[in-house]
Amino acid sequence: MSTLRVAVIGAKGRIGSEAVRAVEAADDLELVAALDRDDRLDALTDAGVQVAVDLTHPDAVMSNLEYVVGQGIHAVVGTTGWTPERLAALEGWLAAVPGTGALVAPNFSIGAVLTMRFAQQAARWFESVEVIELHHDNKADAPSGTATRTAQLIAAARHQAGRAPQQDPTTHGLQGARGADVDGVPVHSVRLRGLLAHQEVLFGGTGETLTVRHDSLHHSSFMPGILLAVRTVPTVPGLTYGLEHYLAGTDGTEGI
Ligand SMILES: NC(=O)C1=CN([C@@H]2O[C@H](COP(=O)(O)OP(=O)(O)OC[C@H]3O[C@@H](n4cnc5c(N)ncnc54)[C@H](O)[C@@H]3O)[C@@H](O)[C@H]2O)C=CC1
Ligand SMILES: O=C(O)C1=N[C@H](C(=O)O)C[C@H](O)C1
Repeated sequence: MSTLRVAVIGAKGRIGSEAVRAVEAADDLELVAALDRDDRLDALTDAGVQVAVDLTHPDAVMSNLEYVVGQGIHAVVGTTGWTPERLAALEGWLAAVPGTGALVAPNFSIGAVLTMRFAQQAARWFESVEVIELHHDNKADAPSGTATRTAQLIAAARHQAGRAPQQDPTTHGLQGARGADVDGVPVHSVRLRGLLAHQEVLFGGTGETLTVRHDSLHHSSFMPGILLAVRTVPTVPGLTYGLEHYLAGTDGTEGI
């Protein structure tokens, strides 16, 4: 059986070190490069890498991907900090090297992907919605990539259903008390030692509320999604945004 030659960039980090172990443990994958800060990206081409997994930092990911994609190496990206402009830049790099694929996944855990889907489904039925994301105390970015994507999906579903934008009733208060505004959805970020990655989506209607909650309790929660992505990305040229697009049909069903 031929193995897929894989690199992890950000290999010494919290999720990167877990990804190194997961790739090493997979019979059909071979970890041929494990890079961290100050390592030369040339090591990827020297090692004949076919798929590179980026788990670094929003400040580092774009230059890493420009190199990776430019070399025709497929990319699996968990690093956060994505904006429409960044996605467009990545699409441009991919277009210049036809046949190369990249998956950008705000979250690799199946429960988080389902949370986003459930939130999207519920969005049109409720007047009010707020997102609370809770993470460990070393997280560089806020709101989280998952919360940002969740809010964007909710906002799009509300818009599609013809729902008016939410009105904020606050007339008195402290700056920031109502969270960040992501496409009209308030997103609140908690940073707390002891936590890993958690999210609640709170919906409110007349006389009722609905809460969709997900908890990642260990970095192992992201590994099945990362391994699936590594195996799939060589077969899907161009940019894919969201692991849900790779989940469709993997178990013989229509997917998420
Ligand atoms: N999509 C998902 O499911 C998940 C995404 N993440 C994201 O992954 C990223 C990393 O998270 P953590 O592991 O918690 O951070 P971390 O700070 O523990 O690890 C990041 C690693 O990247 C390294 N690094 C920084 N710049 C680099 C560069 N230019 N080249 C190579 N390595 C570089 C650092 O030295 C560090 O070892 C964050 O953006 C986080 O939000 C984290 C967990 C799940
Ligand atoms: O930094 C983290 O830990 C995580 N980052 C991703 C995000 O910002 O959504 C995914 C998950 O929440 C863990």
